[in-house]
Amino acid sequence: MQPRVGHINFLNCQPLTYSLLKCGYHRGISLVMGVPSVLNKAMEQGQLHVSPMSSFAFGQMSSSLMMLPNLGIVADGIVQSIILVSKRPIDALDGKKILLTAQSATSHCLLKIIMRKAYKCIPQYEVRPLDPQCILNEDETADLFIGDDALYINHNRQERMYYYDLGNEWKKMTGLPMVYAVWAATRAFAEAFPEALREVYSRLRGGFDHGNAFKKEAADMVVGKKKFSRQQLMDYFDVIKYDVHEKQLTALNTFYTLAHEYEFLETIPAVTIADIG
Ligand SMILES: C=C(O[C@@H]1C=C(C(=O)O)C=C[C@H]1O)C(=O)O
Repeated sequence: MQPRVGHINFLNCQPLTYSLLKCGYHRGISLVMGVPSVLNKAMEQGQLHVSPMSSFAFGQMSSSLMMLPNLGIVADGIVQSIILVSKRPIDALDGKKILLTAQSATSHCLLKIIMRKAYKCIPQYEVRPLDPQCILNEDETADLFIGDDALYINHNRQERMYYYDLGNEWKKMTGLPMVYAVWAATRAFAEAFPEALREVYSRLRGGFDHGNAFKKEAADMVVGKKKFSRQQLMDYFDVIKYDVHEKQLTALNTFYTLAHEYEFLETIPAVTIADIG
């Protein structure tokens, strides 16, 4: 049985992409590439056994999932790739329309929490596929992007627009890092195939460790193919972390607690971490 394993095809996972596609870490697993919202849905529908998931989506479905230990997409402050671009200052967005990228789940909830708690604003939100080449082109006041699109927008700022990095906003508000995504296995898979889960985990954790040790090579794989310089990629690879220890779990719990307080989550999710042995 080849486990079906999701993979986020954003630069935030490039060290793992490098290990999977160039160094043999994919052997024995069937990789399914996608943006976070698509992988979240595939996990919900049982089409994948293991996948990175938006932290928010994991929280919504936690009863049927197990979190893999010490694996997440994390930044302590500025993240560069969760960006709100706005025609007005962030504290002047009450009642205004904000378009949210359809690729995400965590950033939607994160923005709503920040608007409520830090800026006392309740904008109107609409989820849409967004094009980073034509920002703010309808009647909306602000757009929220994630991933490579957000990284592009962050490096190609236009005059007379306001830019907000939500990792920075979260850090100012809570003093904590932000856990954007975690890796999860379906409970059914974890219980029925513990050996296979162990093998997949060692590919993922080992793949990140290997990719982090070869960041230059991981960057070389995409230089010239994406609209970022080598230096921009190397800087970004230093910002994104993949370790989830006590501090990151506390930060995740703070995110879930606030999401529950503002009624974006029905309960504060109970997190079960898979025993990898
Ligand atoms: C830092 C990022 O983390 C991500 C944001 C996610 C979300 O908002 O749901 C999900 C997975 C990650 O790709 C990013 O995409 O820029």
